[in-house]
Amino acid sequence: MLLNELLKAIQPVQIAGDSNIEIAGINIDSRLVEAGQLFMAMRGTQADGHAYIPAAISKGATAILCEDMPEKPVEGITYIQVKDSEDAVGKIATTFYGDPTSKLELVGVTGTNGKTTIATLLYNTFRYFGYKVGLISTVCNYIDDEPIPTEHTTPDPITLNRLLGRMADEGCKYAFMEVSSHSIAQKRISGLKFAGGIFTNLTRDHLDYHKTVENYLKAKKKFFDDLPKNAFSLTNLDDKNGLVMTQNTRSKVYTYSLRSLSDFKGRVLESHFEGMLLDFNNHELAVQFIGKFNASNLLAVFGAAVLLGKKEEDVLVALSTLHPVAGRFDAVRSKDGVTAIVDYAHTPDALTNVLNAIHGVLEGKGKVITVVGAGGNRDKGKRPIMAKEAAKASDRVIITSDNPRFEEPQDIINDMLAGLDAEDMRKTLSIADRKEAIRTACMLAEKGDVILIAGKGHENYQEIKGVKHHFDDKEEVKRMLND
Ligand SMILES: CC(=O)N[C@H]1[C@@H](OP(=O)(O)OP(=O)(O)OC[C@H]2O[C@@H](n3ccc(=O)[nH]c3=O)[C@H](O)[C@@H]2O)O[C@H](CO)[C@@H](O)[C@@H]1O[C@H](C)C(=O)N[C@@H](C)C(=O)N[C@H](CCC(=O)O)C(=O)O
Ligand SMILES: Nc1ncnc2c1ncn2[C@@H]1O[C@H](COP(=O)(O)OP(=O)(O)OP(=O)(O)O)[C@@H](O)[C@H]1O
Ligand SMILES: N[C@H](CCC[C@H](N)C(=O)O)C(=O)O
Ligand SMILES: [Mg+2]
Repeated sequence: MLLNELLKAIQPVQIAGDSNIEIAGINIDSRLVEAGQLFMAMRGTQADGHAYIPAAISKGATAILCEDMPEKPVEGITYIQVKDSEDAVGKIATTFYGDPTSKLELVGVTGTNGKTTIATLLYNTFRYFGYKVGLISTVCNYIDDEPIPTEHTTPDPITLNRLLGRMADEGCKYAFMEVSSHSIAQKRISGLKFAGGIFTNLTRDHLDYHKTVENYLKAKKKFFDDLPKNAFSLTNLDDKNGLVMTQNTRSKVYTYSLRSLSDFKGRVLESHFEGMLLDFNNHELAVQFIGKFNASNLLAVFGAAVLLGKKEEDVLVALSTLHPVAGRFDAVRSKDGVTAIVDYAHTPDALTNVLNAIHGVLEGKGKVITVVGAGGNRDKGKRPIMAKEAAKASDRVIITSDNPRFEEPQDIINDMLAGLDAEDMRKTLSIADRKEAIRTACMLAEKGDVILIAGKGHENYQEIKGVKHHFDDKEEVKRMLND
């Protein structure tokens, strides 16, 4: 593509050199640059991309986008100065990959919990209707039925637009994506045209990055502030920030709720370990999901599908065919009557919700044994609260290791234990080895009990000092329960 064509997407402060050149590719990482590419320098949390401009040129970059012009420009290289690299990168990336979001309907889901569930269920619903669909999510990305592994919830702007470009080229009519707070703050989604946005809820997470709940809220809200007039916003009235999210949006606002009058109104009629009986806008439906929070997730899926033009009755039939998402309330049953639930709850709120859902079904007829840890190099403040929430709603708690990353597992465990009082401690064990922790829970469990293994859900690794070792909660508990 001609550089001139790409530059139509942005308003550069100045251009030095020839802009009538062919660009073979675009990159934000000097290590990946190939000959004839445009390298875009971004300021990050660890490094400043400007420092890598010489490296990018030596690898063959012929054009450079930057906020600060270099003191000694290299002969024959075109420099484009912009005010805001983060904003420019998204816009250039989406132009380079053929403006995919003008060819398909893109819906973004944001909020602390429920993004993967809602985005995945929307993807499954629209595939059930017979469309080709794309999915961008924490667990895996999909271009219709082709899985593409991912490391992120919302990928970097180049990867994101390349994926969306492939979706549009391969005939996807819809794409559903998770929009993480990091991606909004870092403008990974700049330049994308959303047909709709969904808000789930806001509770504490990621304060290592955003520092305050206020900043975290602002990041989420910006997604709705930036939605265009012809898009819809679908917000959760049951969350205290539901209407805050949409107060400055130009998009058309719709609401969903399990409690109050709203455009999409739901109720849980019955709940058991096999599923729930729900009422959505005065239609009854049986689903294979457990927990009020999942009723809320399904209601968001219902609302979004209707807002995308589907008939309520058809959507309800589709919802009744859906299965839980991998690692989200994923149940394993032993022949001796013990139920283990593998769940991705890695925030205090998610943990409380999952435990409430378990108690809602157990009705006091069995004990709850919770195995939980917290990730290293992430929000430290949530650790003691997670331990406390686990202790409040469990008969036994085993505090263990999650992904320690570059921290010492025992330090993370100690941060968690600091949230417990003497009474909590009497029912708590700490076992740093996650396999041993799960084994102990299985040994403690008796007929009718439920073991909750929280925090890692679908993850099939444990990340220790930069290395991912194979580890899969579901695999472990399945083997131990059936030994
Ligand atoms: C803290 C954070 O979000 N970091 C993300 C951010 O990187 P950064 O800004 O810190 O990058 P940096 O290392 O400072 O480098 C700055 C620039 O120099 C460039 N560089 C760097 C080195 C070099 O040799 N050459 C070079 O060109 C880098 O490519 C980059 O463009 O931008 C990168 C590109 O988009 C991301 O890959 C990276 O994600 C890191 C790996 C990460 O762990 N992110 C997590 C926290 C994250 O984003 N999580 C969210 C939410 C999770 C959830 O709750 O679901 C997600 O959406 O996944
Ligand atoms: N609507 C909800 N409200 C509260 N908790 C929820 C909700 N939906 C799911 N959860 C809990 O949060 C966990 C994560 O769910 P999910 O993966 O859908 O969230 P997410 O927003 O994608 O998370 P991430 O930030 O890691 O991408 C689930 O395993 C469940 O415990
Ligand atoms: N995407 C989230 C998931 C956390 C999952 C938990 N297992 C952990 O490693 O902390 C994050 O990166 O904060
Ligand atoms: Mg997710």
